[in-house]
Amino acid sequence: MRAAHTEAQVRAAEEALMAGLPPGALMQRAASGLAHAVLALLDGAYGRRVTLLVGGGDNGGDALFAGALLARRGAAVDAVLLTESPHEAGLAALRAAGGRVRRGTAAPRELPDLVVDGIVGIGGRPGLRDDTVAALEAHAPAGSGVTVVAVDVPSGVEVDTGRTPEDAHVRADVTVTFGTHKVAHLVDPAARACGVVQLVDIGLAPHLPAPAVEALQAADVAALLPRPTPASHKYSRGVVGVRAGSGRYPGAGLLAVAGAASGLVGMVRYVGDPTVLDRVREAHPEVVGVGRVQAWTVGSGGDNRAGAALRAALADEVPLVVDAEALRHLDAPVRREGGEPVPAVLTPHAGELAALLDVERAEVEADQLASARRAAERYDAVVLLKGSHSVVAHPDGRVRVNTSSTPWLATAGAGDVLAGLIGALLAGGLAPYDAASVGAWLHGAAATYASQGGPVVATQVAAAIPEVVRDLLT
Ligand SMILES: NC(=O)C1=CN([C@@H]2O[C@H](COP(=O)(O)OP(=O)(O)OC[C@H]3O[C@@H](n4cnc5c(N)ncnc54)[C@H](O)[C@@H]3O)[C@@H](O)[C@H]2O)[C@@H](O)CC1
Ligand SMILES: [K+]
Repeated sequence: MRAAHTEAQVRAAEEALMAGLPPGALMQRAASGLAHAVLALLDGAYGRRVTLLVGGGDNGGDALFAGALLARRGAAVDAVLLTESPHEAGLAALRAAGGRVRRGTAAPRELPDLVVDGIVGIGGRPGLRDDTVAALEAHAPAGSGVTVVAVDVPSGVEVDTGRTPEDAHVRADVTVTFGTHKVAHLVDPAARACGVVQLVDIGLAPHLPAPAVEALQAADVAALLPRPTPASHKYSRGVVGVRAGSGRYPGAGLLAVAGAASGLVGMVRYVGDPTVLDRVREAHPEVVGVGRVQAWTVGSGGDNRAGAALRAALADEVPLVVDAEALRHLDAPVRREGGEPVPAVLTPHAGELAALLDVERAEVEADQLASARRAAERYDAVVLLKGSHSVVAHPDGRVRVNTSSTPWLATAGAGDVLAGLIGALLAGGLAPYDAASVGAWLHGAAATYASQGGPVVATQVAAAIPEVVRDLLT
């Protein structure tokens, strides 16, 4: 499991760890990890040019000590001070190692190979001062190819929320973080500013509490997957029902069925538009009609009958996935007619979540973590906000973020496949929170697998799910 913690959690853990260590030991661990990451990126030190952008806190201290190490290895290291009070010991170390120090935002005669963003870390407020933006543009102009390495977090993003309320923030190629991931490394839009995140172990783990946000890794997904035993039969493995597609969007019905029929449960039923049913039977001869199910997927590609489909599914009192058109007919909290709660996974994109919360879409996109949490609480359901890093929020406040995907997955019909897949995982016995996060992981991994770095369509994503599951289990 990849764990991400808040600033306060990190500071408390750091305090507990530091109590048993000599002063400055943690910063040395951080700086050494940072310097080694930079050496790997530069494939050596000798003759390489590195510029440090240095703010006034310990983040700048990390950069200065790492710069000293790089200078001792033979790199030409320049520190640009963006503060009146840089970390004193770090500055002395850099000077002693032969590093140069300057102030101001003047462009260098020659661009460096790599810029280290030691402007602010977890103590930073969102946004960057104008002089800082100017220094950044002078040393790593957009499109210049200068590698930008953020220390701990890209300066200017909001660490605990993943928001980037000010447009001014660092856009890193690599972020080297310490002790644990921070929320901003997982949650968009800040996560997009991090580039590749590398974690340096500084011994913090024993002191960390339960994470604020986590991200499933392959081994976690493998451990959660429902799988058959020699005693299994098609009914005991779970039966998932799909009420999706319409005369207007028949393809969505087919794709939701394709996601559900990826072999993770014993049987798939399709209930819905007769013209869609004929096409489902042709494409998936193993799919059957009306009968008992252990979970429903409702709404993908639905029309004005989605409300009736949702009520029918809720009446069965089995867990369900509420997608697309059916989201428009939800009451908060999710209940069957007559009042009993039904375990549910809602799978909105940002626009649909905005409608669920009566806010603007832009607000959801800017504050994905809080929006998903708010909807989960309001609807008393697991909410999966779809995006490049989908957010899965539990009504009790827990959050998982999915990082297995590829931008190529932003394609028509992908959401229908996901809804069907999560329905199957619910029918296979997973709790809604696990079904949603495992489904998001498999879906993203299937897209990555099918894409191989190139274009992909929803049908291929569904077809790749069994391959991904096989890889996980063998
Ligand atoms: N907490 C930990 O466990 C560890 C922390 N370390 C480093 O220490 C960092 C935290 O250091 P600090 O608490 O000193 O805080 P930071 O270095 O993150 O920033 C605080 C300083 O920046 C100023 N500042 C805040 N927002 C700003 C903005 N938008 N523009 C310009 N200046 C701004 C503040 O006035 C303050 O002087 C971590 O991110 C990490 O890099 C590491 O050395 C080792 C372990
Ligand atoms: K930084």
